[in-house]
This record gives sequence, C-alpha cells and structure tokens, in this order.
Amino acid sequence: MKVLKFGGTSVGSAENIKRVKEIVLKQDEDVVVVVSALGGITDKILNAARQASTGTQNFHAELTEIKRAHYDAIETLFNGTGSIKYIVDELLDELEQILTGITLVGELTVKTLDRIAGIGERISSHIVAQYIPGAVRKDSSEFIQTDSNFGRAAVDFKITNQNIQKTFANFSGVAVVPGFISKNSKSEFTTLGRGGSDYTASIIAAALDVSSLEIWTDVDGFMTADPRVIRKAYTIPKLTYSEAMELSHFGAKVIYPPTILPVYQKGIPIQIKNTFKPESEGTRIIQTAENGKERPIKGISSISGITLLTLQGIGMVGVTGISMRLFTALASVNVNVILISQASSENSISVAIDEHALDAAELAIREEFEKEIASGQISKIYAESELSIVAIVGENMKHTTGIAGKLFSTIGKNGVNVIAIAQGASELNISWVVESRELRKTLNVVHESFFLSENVELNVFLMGIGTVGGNLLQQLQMQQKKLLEEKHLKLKLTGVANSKTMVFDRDGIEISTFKESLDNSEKKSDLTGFVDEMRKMNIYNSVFVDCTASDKVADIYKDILHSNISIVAANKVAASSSFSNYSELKKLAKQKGVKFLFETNVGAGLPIINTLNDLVNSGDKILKIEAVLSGTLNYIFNTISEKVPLSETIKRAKEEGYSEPDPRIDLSGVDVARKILILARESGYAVEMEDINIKRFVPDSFFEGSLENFWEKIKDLDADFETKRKVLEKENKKWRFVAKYENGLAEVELQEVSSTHPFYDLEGSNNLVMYTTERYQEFPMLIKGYGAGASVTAAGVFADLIKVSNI
Ligand SMILES: NC(=O)C1=CN([C@@H]2O[C@H](COP(=O)(O)OP(=O)(O)OC[C@H]3O[C@@H](n4cnc5c(N)ncnc54)[C@H](OP(=O)(O)O)[C@@H]3O)[C@@H](O)[C@H]2O)C=CC1
Ligand SMILES: N[C@@H](CC=O)C(=O)O
Repeated sequence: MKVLKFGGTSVGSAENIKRVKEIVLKQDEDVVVVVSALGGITDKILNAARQASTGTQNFHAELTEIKRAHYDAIETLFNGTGSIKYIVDELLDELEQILTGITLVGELTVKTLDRIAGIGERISSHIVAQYIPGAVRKDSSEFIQTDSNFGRAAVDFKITNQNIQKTFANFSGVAVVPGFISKNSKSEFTTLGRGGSDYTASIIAAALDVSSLEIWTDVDGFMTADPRVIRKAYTIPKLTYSEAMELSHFGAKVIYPPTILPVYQKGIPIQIKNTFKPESEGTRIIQTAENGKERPIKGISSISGITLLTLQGIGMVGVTGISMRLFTALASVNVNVILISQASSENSISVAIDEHALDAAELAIREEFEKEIASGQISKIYAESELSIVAIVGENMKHTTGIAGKLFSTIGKNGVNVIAIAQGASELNISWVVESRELRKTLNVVHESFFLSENVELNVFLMGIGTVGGNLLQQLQMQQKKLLEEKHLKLKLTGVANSKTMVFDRDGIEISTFKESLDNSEKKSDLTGFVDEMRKMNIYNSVFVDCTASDKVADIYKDILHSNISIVAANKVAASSSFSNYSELKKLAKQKGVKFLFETNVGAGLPIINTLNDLVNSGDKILKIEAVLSGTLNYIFNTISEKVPLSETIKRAKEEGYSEPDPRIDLSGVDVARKILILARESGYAVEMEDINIKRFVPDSFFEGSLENFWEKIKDLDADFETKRKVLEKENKKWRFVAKYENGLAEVELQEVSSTHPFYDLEGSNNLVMYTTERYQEFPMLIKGYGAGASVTAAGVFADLIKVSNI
C-alpha cells in the first residue's frame, strides 16, 4: 500500500482533479489518497471568518467565491448531476451558518476557526472520492485524534494509530481522505497546522507501514536553491530525512516539516512528485546518504523577514542561566528562535526571530532581565532588522573539511557582510545572517561555487566599444567556447555602453549582435546609472572594463571597487591621476578582495607592468627605466619620409588604431608621461605628473583650440620637419621619443639616436623598455614588441580579465 497526497494546486481546478485521477488510476497497489482543499480555499475561509468577526456581512464576497470555485469544479467533473451537489451544498451551508454565527457574536475563537478551517478539505475529499471510479471516502477527523490545542493540535499517536489500523484493516482499492483535519477526545474539530495535509498523509503512512509516501505538488521536488532567485537551480534527486527537514525549516516550502517525523521513524521513503510533470523524477527522501561521493552540500535555503536580537554585557560572562532565562522569556510569548549565535566569551548572545515578533520578544527580554539592565550587567539589548538567514544543508559536510572556509571566503570576496553564523555540531547545516538586500547575491555566489563549480563565471561590464573595446568583444566571442570547454571559464557580457546608450542583461548579451542591442536601447548612457545597474544586478564575479579614454569614467572607479567589482582598465587616466587617488584605488581593491588591473596602460599587450611587479615582489629594486613607450610616435618617426609628411603620419597612426582618440595626447608627450609615471609608481616611487619633465617637440600653440583646428594647423609643421629629417638622415640617426626615470627624476623627450643605440632599430609602432635593476645592472632587462594597436591591446585587456577570473 502507498499513500499519495495531493496539495491545493493539484486539486485546484476540475482540470487538475482529472490529472489526479489519472495518476491514482495508474498505481499498481492499494492507495490512500490524501487531499488538500481546492487551491486558495482555506485562505478564503480564514479571511471570511476574520471579516465575520468584525460583526459585518462583508464575508459574503469571499463566501461567494468559495461557492463558485466548488460549483465550477463539480459542474465540469459531474455535469452538475449526482449526489455530490447535495454534499457540497450541505458543507457550504454549514460554513455559511457558522460565519453568520461569528457575525452575530462578533468574536472568533480558535476553536470556531478550527470548526470551519477544514471545510475545504472535507469538500475536496468528497469531490475526488466521487470522481475516481471505485474510490471510497474515509474521514480523517474520525481517526486522527489530537489534544485541544486548536490551530495546531498535537496528535495522540497511540489512539490515532489504532484508529487508522482499524479503519484500513482489510482495505483494498482507493481511499480518499481529507488532509489537515482531526478531532479531540470530545469529538470537536481540530487542525494539524497550515500545511497539515502533508502531515495527515505521513501519519497514515506510518500507521499502516506503507511502502512509500508520495507528496504530489506543483514543483519538481526539492531544488538546490529557490528557482525564483537562482535560475540554474535544479532538482535534488535524493535527500536524507534530516536534510529535507533542515531545508524545509530554512524556507524550502516543498513539504510541511512535521511530516517527516512519522515516516522517518518507520523508515518509509518520501517521494516528492510534480502533478503537472509526473514524468519528472522528483526528490526521494530516505534514511541515509547512500553514496559517500555525493556532493557535500545538497541545497541552499533562506528565510527573509528576520530580526537579530542581541543581548550584550560583560556582566553576562561566566554567569550560568542567562541563556535559559532568555529562551524561557521568548517561549513565554511564543517567539520561535530560528538561529542562535553566541561568542565563546559569553559577552553577547544573538537570536534570530521573525521580524513580526520583535516587540513581544524585546518586551519579554527587558522584563526578564530588568535587574541586570538596571545594574549595568547587561549593557545593551539591540535589534538589527531587514535581515535574512541563509543555510547550506548536507549530511556529507561532516566528512569534508574546508566547506566553511570555502563558503565564507567566497561570500567575503563578493562583498557580502556576514552578520552572524551558526553551525550545529552535527555539521548538517551552516547558517548565517546577511542583510536582505544582499540575499540574492549571496544565494548566487554560494550556488555557483557549490553546485555549478565546474565552471567559473565572469560577468563583464564593458564601457567603450571603439578601437580597443570593439576588438576585445571580437576576441571574447571567438574564445568564449574554448575557454568554457577547456578552462571551464564562462565569460558573460552582462553590460555594455558607449557614450550614447547602454544595455544590460544578467543572462548575457549576445556578442554578435551587441551593436544592434546598443542602437535599439532606450537606456541613455549615464555613468551613475551604469554603476547602479551593476550594483542592482548584484551578481558575483563581476568586472568592469574601461575601454574609454575618459576622465569621467575614471572618476567612478572608487564607487565600482566599493561595490566589490573588479576593474580592468585600458584607460590610463586613473593610474596616472594624483598619487593619492592611484594609491587609494589600489588599497581599496585589496581591501575589497577584488582586482584593479591596467597592464595595457603601458606598452599595450606587452607584459611590462606584470614583469615590473614580479621583479619588485621578488625583492629586486628598480634603479632606472629607459623606454620608448609611444606606439604612435615611434610609428610616426619610422614612417615620416620625403613623401609622407608629419601631418600624414599622424593621420595614419590614428587610422592604424595606435593613437589616442585625441592624438594630441600622443603628440604632446602626455601619453608617454602617463606611462613613465605609472611605471615609476609600480616600481614603488611616489611620483606625481608634475614631477615629470615633458619636453615637447611640437610648439604649445598647436595644442590650443579644437581637434579640427589641430588637423588643419599641423600641416604647417610639415616643411620644418622635413628639413630636420633630411639632416637626421644624413647623420644616419633616428628620432625616438624617450622616457626615462632615474633617482626620482623623470623626463620624456625627443632624442636623435645613432645606429649604435638600442632604440635605433625599433620598428613600426614597437615599444622597448629597459629595466636596470639591482639584479639586472650590467645588462638591463629588455621587453620589446608592438606597443599599440587594437588587437594587441584588446589581447592585453583580455589577459587581465583572465587574471580576474583566477582560473
Ligand atoms: N589604441 C591603443 O593601441 C591603446 C589604447 N589604450 C587605451 O584604450 C582606451 C580606448 O582607446 P580606443 O579604443 O582607441 O578609443 P576609441 O575612441 O576608439 O573608443 C572609445 C570608446 O569609449 C566610449 N566612450 C567615451 N566616453 C564615454 C563615456 N563617458 N561613457 C561611455 N562610453 C564612452 C566611446 O563611445 P562613442 O563611440 O559613443 O564615442 C567609444 O566607444 C584609451 O584610454 C587608450 O588610451 C591603451 C593601450 C593601447
Ligand atoms: N596611443 C598610445 C596607445 C597605447 O598606449 C600609443 O601610441 O602608444
């Protein structure tokens, strides 16, 4: 024999009751079918009763709906014919009479409430019993006997078990039973608490020692997390009773927690099944974790609307009985303690309770500890609200070290503050309290790291889709599949903007069509809005990529880092801003456990900053840096000829993607000054931009006015440069724009180098850096290669992204 329980949604309409019939008739053994009231009916009955208790006739609106739901169902299922109509009428009349009675006395007792609360189950069980051919109805209120604790009565198992065994002795076929209802020894109606139909089923299953208890509901089973929050949550195929109990207690509303105990004691498996997807496997709840190789964590659940009440005072240290008095005080006002956290110093004790219970709880505690508060032994009683409890549950945690370490380091790295922690010695559950606004992120982070850990996900928010940003997206698109397959890194473009519009999608923006998405977007580009969107999405492992040249974008870095989002910058403005800002950004990133990377700020894709960091971190000291750091200028001086004048070389550098969006930044030496400044800083020297001696080779007047003016005016220099170039050529020399840092002095200037100079042969847009260090003195370290250009720079940004992902 089996017990099948169908919840309110499963019997919520005539259509659904037809499904129930199909499921029941497919069973190949005798079954007891326990049914809830039609979906929403119990709530309506309770509402109607509350309205009646105000002494008005307002309950009639609810009553009409209750009647309509039942009449609609029987009309469809029985074509409005048969004895069912009389039975339903009779029960609905009973309900109406009691509601009228409540109106007259203007009072609603828990006893009266229990008298009517189960009418929905009484009606639904009649409907289902009549609809399933051959089924008989058996009334659970006739065999489940309880005490008189109306609203949540305690079962007298001795009498109940005997009654059930007697009722079902020699029974075969299909019995339909109303859930939730029971009676006390005086034959007065009682109820088993909301969700009590599951409990009814479990009580019957245990009394009859059946082969299994099936709970048919509207979800596939226990999920690894709440699927409304975690889209990738999936059904857990197997749980132990203890795991199911913990998950239910911490918010997974799949099964009414008391249900587990009766069947657990008999070792009867519980199968959770979806009435609307009977083919789904569901969740099987059994005695022990059968396979030690299962994941240590089975599920994550959470409860919101939590207040943490803390009792604090040095007078509590070493004093026995404080906890006992605290919990007794809370119990005296029926406050349920959901989580307890106490420091071993005993200086404080915190309890998590439902936020609605705060006033009652605080009053009870203040009364209980009145003397200690007056004497100062207890210095503070305070409440923190708008909190949530999150719990990870799994029996195998106790066999696995490092779970708590991994858990809290993952949460911390993603910027979520843990307010209180509790772990029972059974190691079945680790629970912690966070602010409710951090709940979604917490669940995502934990789910990702414990359930989907085969893949690391990196959420990319890209600002700037020009030469560098556009190329980066092409590279991301090309590498996405390979990185996922080979490195288990899932790169997702979650936000993108140019100066006009922006687009966000937490599921990932399709890279091949990002331009269309931006063109069609109604979201105007706005820096504060961009940061807000990133924050609002509240997703873990996020990185902001700056491929603009904008100082305004650099100004939002602090906000971004404060939100625990890493930054990868091709933009050099922040790293070359004031030393205090540069240091603060680096410090902030460290504090927040995120990264602030800007390798491409110097030498594009060349490993110039990383190498410098490695040298310094391994104890070397940078004595001198000499370098050619401008791809644009090197290209210009390698391209200029009798046929290609200066103005044309600048134009070509821009077209080749070497120059800054505004090439005057290159021509003025500012770009190179920024780079040597960054290198000096990364070498450990506190240098400011003003400390750098920039010797311009183009007169200042050429940098005044608009960019259009510049393009016009620059031609005036062509003749002069050609004259100088001819002289240079004759002397077999070349122009190189050189940056140097030594002994606290930095300068950038145009030099004429002879053929013996290491910079002489530097081709195209190449860069060359020479580090003279304590270890590399006689023969400095050289790094050479393309120093500008879309693809190499984008590749450098990409490499920084990979570093952020820590794969
Ligand atoms: N080119 C190279 O070789 C190297 C470049 N870099 C750096 O890379 C950065 C990008 O250069 P590059 O790609 O050539 O520049 P582009 O001018 O080609 O692209 C700049 C992008 O930034 C966008 N943008 C500008 N301001 C804003 C804003 N306020 N909000 C949102 N988006 C904005 C622009 O949008 P819109 O198109 O709408 O104007 C554009 O998409 C620069 O900082 C440069 O120094 C670093 C190393 C090498
Ligand atoms: N404009 C820069 C680009 C790289 O930083 C250059 O020309 O070097």
